[in-house]
Amino acid sequence: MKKIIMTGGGTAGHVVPNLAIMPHLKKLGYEIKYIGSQNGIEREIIEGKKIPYFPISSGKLRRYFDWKNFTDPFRVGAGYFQALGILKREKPHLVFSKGGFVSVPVVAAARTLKIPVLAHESDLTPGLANKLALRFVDHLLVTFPDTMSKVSGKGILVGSPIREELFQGDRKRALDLCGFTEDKPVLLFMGGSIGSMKINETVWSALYELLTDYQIIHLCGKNNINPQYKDLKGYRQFEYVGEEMKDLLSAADFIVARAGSNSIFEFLALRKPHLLIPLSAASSRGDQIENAESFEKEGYSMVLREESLTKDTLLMSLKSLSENKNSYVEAMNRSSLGNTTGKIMELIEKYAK
Ligand SMILES: CC(=O)N[C@H]1[C@@H](OP(=O)(O)OP(=O)(O)OC[C@H]2O[C@@H](n3ccc(=O)[nH]c3=O)[C@H](O)[C@@H]2O)O[C@H](CO)[C@@H](O)[C@@H]1O
Repeated sequence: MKKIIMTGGGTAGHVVPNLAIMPHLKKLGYEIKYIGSQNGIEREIIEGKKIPYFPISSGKLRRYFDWKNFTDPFRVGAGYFQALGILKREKPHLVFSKGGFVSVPVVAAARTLKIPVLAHESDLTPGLANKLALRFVDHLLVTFPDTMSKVSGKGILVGSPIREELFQGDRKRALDLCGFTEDKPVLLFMGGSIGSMKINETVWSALYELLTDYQIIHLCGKNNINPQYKDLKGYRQFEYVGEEMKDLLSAADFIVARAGSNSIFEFLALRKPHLLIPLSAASSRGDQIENAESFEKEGYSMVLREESLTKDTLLMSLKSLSENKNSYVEAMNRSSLGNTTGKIMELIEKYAK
């Protein structure tokens, strides 16, 4: 039996693609184990799937000043030796990394032990973790064609792995879950896997206007539920959803979201008309802006910059999205970007030795 160790974490964007690949690995009889951080979102998600999970200590790759920047190198160092111990004991045929800060010591340890490593990058410009990991990996599988020139000849273009279950969503089940009816279209707000206070606050400020036209599902992130609107008819908040995601996406007639790579490829695959509000360059490396612009250029997405986000611009953009929804759906129908788990599985089979 072949064994694979997966890693990746920090936010769900660095974990969910691994979930998309797991059923295919299981079908081929792979034994799957996971290395992640002690407290990251990956622990809850992976342990919930009953996959053996090894926590290691990890730091955070910050681009800003924080006292922890001085202690984190020691934690990353400890993480490397812990990963080395786990990999020596487990002897996997391959390590598959989805990036995020916890993955760097894992791929470095795999390289020390000469275990083949494949990593996947979701964003147009690779994240810091995958940039650091590049020297340790056999190949970096990329999502966007434009990324190929940025990864030192190690890139293989595969696209975004999407969870198969998302294509089996049930609209009716979501309407029942939310206490909604068929009377009004459903609008889904999604501030990325950790939620977005900026989007949340704009939704709350426009809530009563929005509710005249829509029923609203709001994924607001951990600890962000607004108690004031808990029992409001036609409005349903969730912190983070697991299994229910497929049904909520199926029920959504329109989506307003951050531009995390996995999310936008899911909207594309499901042909959902959407408005993207990418995380601003002031609070990130600007990866979501690039993701969003590339989708806007293809005609798949409408984009509203965070700097211009107000109650009024949100309402105006939604009006325009609704009026032009057919042209967005037509552009998405022309896309040849399909599901990519098949391509990724071929590469895993080739390198798992
Ligand atoms: C703040 C931050 O660092 N964001 C980054 C993070 O975003 P983030 O973690 O938000 O990642 P994505 O939007 O790419 O993916 C989120 C995934 O979580 C799922 N989901 C979300 C909410 C929920 O309640 N349930 C659920 O299952 C979505 O369907 C999707 O599959 O990783 C992305 C991929 O590298 C980057 O593009 C983002 O810039």
